[in-house]
Amino acid sequence: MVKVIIAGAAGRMGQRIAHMVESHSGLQYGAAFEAAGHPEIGRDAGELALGRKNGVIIKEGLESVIEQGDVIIDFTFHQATMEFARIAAKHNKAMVIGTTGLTAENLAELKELAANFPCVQAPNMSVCVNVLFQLVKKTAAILGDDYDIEIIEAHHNKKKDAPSGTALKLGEMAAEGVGRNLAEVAVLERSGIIGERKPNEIGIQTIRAADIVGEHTVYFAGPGERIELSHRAHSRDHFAKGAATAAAWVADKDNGIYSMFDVLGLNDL
Ligand SMILES: NC(=O)C1=CN([C@@H]2O[C@H](COP(=O)(O)OP(=O)(O)OC[C@H]3O[C@@H](n4cnc5c(N)ncnc54)[C@H](O)[C@@H]3O)[C@@H](O)[C@H]2O)C=CC1
Ligand SMILES: O=C(O)C1=N[C@H](C(=O)O)C[C@H](O)C1
Repeated sequence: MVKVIIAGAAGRMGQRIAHMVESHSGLQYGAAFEAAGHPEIGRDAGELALGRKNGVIIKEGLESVIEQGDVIIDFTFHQATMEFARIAAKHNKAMVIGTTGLTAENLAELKELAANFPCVQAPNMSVCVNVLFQLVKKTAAILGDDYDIEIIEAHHNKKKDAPSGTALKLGEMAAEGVGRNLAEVAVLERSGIIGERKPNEIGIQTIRAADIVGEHTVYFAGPGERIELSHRAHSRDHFAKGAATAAAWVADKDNGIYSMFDVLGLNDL
């Protein structure tokens, strides 16, 4: 049985991950922790997330629970994620990182740290979104340079990072498909007299509203017609289920960074 430590156990994702860990036959909810000063510290994590006590008390900070589990599942905030990765590297504990908003510097440091622990890191853990990533790359490669690529994402009004990690990954997959570097062609905002759209731009636009769980659409627009590839999340459960699947998968892997393509066997689509 793989014991899981849930970071940010009182958060929107932390609570749904608790359900998916409890219902996974290979996983056990080992420990839970929150940020210093969080009001749920000291509460039974099962009572909070599952509607029944499970004896896992929410503690303060990762160091206080690090020996109580085999895999840390992290859906928190990018600066916190990096702290946890440094601790995981010191203790050789596996990690599943779903937190988005990691900077290029964060990702470079994470890659170095992961020489000391196995780590699945992905901006979206849903099966359908990972299939969509591959479809977008294929569609871009088939249609080529004659089609304008634009991405729109919509999320709830509590989300802190923009554009979403998923939208950026969709942009990277589309860019790969047409042989471009997203960092060179991404346009993340448009306002004023900006002139005509450059043919190689990949636009990514953001909506934040109410309780939208997560929606992404990629446009491939040519003269007189377009394809729209969309994913709409109906709940957070498919992200949480993916995180539980990744935790069971990564527990016995060699050190290094893995993606959800590795977990789901989607590398060769
Ligand atoms: N990869 C994926 O499939 C998905 C990724 N996400 C990402 O997960 C992250 C969290 O999203 P939500 O659950 O909606 O946010 P949230 O704000 O509801 O939960 C985050 C939790 O982390 C806790 N936290 C923050 N700093 C901490 C620290 N230093 N130590 C311990 N706990 C800490 C907060 O107190 C909070 O309870 C975001 O980056 C979001 O984009 C969200 C859904 C799916
Ligand atoms: O913050 C969220 O809620 C989500 N974040 C992820 C992202 O930034 O891509 C994934 C999902 O869309 C929900």
